[in-house]
Amino acid sequence: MARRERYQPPEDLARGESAYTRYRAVIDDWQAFCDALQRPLSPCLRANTTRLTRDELDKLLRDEGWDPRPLGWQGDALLVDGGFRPGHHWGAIAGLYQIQEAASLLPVQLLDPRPGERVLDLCAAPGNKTVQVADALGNRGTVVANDASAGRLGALGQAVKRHGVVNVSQTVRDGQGMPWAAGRFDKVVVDAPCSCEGTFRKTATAAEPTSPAFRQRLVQRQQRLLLRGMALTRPGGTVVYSTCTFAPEENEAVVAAALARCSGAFELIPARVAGLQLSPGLEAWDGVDFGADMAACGRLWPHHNDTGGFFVALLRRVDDGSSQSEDPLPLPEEPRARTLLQTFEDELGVSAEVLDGLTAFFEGSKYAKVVAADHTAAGGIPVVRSGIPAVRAQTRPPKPSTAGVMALGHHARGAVLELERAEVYAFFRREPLLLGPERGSGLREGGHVVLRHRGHTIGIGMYRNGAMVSLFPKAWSRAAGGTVG
Ligand SMILES: C[S@@+](CC[C@H](N)C(=O)[O-])C[C@H]1O[C@@H](n2cnc3c(N)ncnc32)[C@H](O)[C@@H]1O
Repeated sequence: MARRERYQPPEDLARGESAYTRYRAVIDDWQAFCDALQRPLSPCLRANTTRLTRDELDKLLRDEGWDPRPLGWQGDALLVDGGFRPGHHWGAIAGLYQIQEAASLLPVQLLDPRPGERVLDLCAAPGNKTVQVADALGNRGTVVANDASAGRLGALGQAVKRHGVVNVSQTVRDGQGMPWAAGRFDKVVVDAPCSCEGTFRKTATAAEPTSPAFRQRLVQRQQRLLLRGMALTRPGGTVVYSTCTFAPEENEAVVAAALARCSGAFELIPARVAGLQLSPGLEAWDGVDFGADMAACGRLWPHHNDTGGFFVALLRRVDDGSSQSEDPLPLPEEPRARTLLQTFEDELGVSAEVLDGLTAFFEGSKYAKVVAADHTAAGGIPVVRSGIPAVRAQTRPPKPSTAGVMALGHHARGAVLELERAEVYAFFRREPLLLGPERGSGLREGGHVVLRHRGHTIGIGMYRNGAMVSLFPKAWSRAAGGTVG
C-alpha cells in the first residue's frame, strides 16, 4: 500500500491561491479555516466494540502512560495526542481498535445502523465504514461491502479479519449498476469517490485545484452511485451520501439532482449529531439554486470541530417502493465445516452456544469459514468473500486461524496464556517464546493456545517442547514490519 505522506504545514494557506479560495464566501471565518488546516489532526481510534468498550480502551492506554480523551460526539472514539503512533501499538495489530479520522466517523454515526438491519456499503474500500457498521450491528446480520476496485477490497478484507467481524460479504461491482439481485437494504452508505479537498490535514496535495473536466466525471459517477443506492433501499429505509470534499457540485448539487429524479420517493432528514457543530448545506452556489431543503444536509468545516472536512446528506425512502429486488436467503451450513469449527470448542473451550450463532461453510477448500447465522450475503450476485476464515482445513490437527481467533478468542475458556508486553511483540515477529515449567503446566503438548495481553486476545500459538510457537500470520507480521518491539 502507498505510504501516506507525512503532514507538512503549508507556508501560508490564507494568503496563497489554493483549491479552497473559491469557498471563501461561504466560510464564516476564513482565517480560522486556514489556521485549522495548518494544524495536524490528533490520531483518532474507534474501539472495536465486539472486543472491548471505549472505556476499557481508554484505561488500557492510560495505564501505558497515554492521555486519551473522548471524541464526544461519537461514543466509541478516542483522540490520543502526545506522540502516540496508533498503527504501531499492539492494540492496532491485534485489532482492538480502528484508526479512523474523526470526520470520517460521521456518515455511519448519522445513519445509525441497528442490530437486525441489512446494510449496503456501496463504495466500501478500504473498509473503515464497513467495520464501523459491522460493529454497530453487533457483529450479526448483514453488511454487503462493495467496491469497484478488487485491489482496494484487499485492504477491506484485512480490516475485517483483524477486527474479527463475521457479518460482512464483499462484492466487486461498479456500484452504478449494483444488481437488484443484491437484495433490498434497510440502510445504505454511499461514501462516494470525490476530489478529497477535506483531507488536507492528512494529505497536503488536497489543496491542489481540481480540474473542471475531472470534477464533471466525478459528479456523473456520484449521481449514478447515489441513485443506485437509493433504488436498493427498502421503503422506510435510509441512505447516507457522503464525501470528504467541500465542492458543492459534488455535494448539494448531487443530492438535489437525485431527489429531483426520484420525484417524492425520498425526503431529506436533517443531518444533526449531538455535540457536533454541523453547518447547513448550501441552498445555492455559483448562480445555481439547489432549493431551501438542502439546508438539511450537513457540512463539517475543519475549524468548527478541529476535524477534516466532510459533507453528509441523510435521505429516507417515503414511497411504498415497488422494488425489483428480492430478499436473499441465509447461507447454507456445511456439515464438514461445522466439524472443523468444533476445534474451537474442543481445544479452546469456546461454548457451543457461541458457535451456534455462526454458519460454517466453505469458499474453496483451504478454510472452514464462518459468518453470522442470520447473514444473507448478496443474493444472486457473485460474492468475493463472505465472513472470515476460521479453521485451516488441510493441516493435522486443524488449525484455528488468526481471524477466527480474533472473532472468537475472547470466548475461549480452555487453553489460554497471558503474555508480557515484550513477549507480545516477539510473538508478532513470529519468534518462539520459552515458557518456564510453571507457565507451561496445564498446556497440552502440540495443542493450540489463545494468547492474550492484559486480557485481550492477540492471536494463536502452539505449545511444543516447553515453548510457545507463534502462529501469527506471516503477512500480518510483515505488515507490522519494523514497527513492533
Ligand atoms: C471515499 S472512498 C471510500 C472509503 C470507504 N468508504 C472507507 O470508509 O474506508 C471511495 C471508494 O469508491 C470506490 N469507487 C470508485 N468508483 C466506484 C464505483 N463506480 N462503484 C463502486 N465503488 C467505486 C473507490 O475504489 C474507493 O474505494
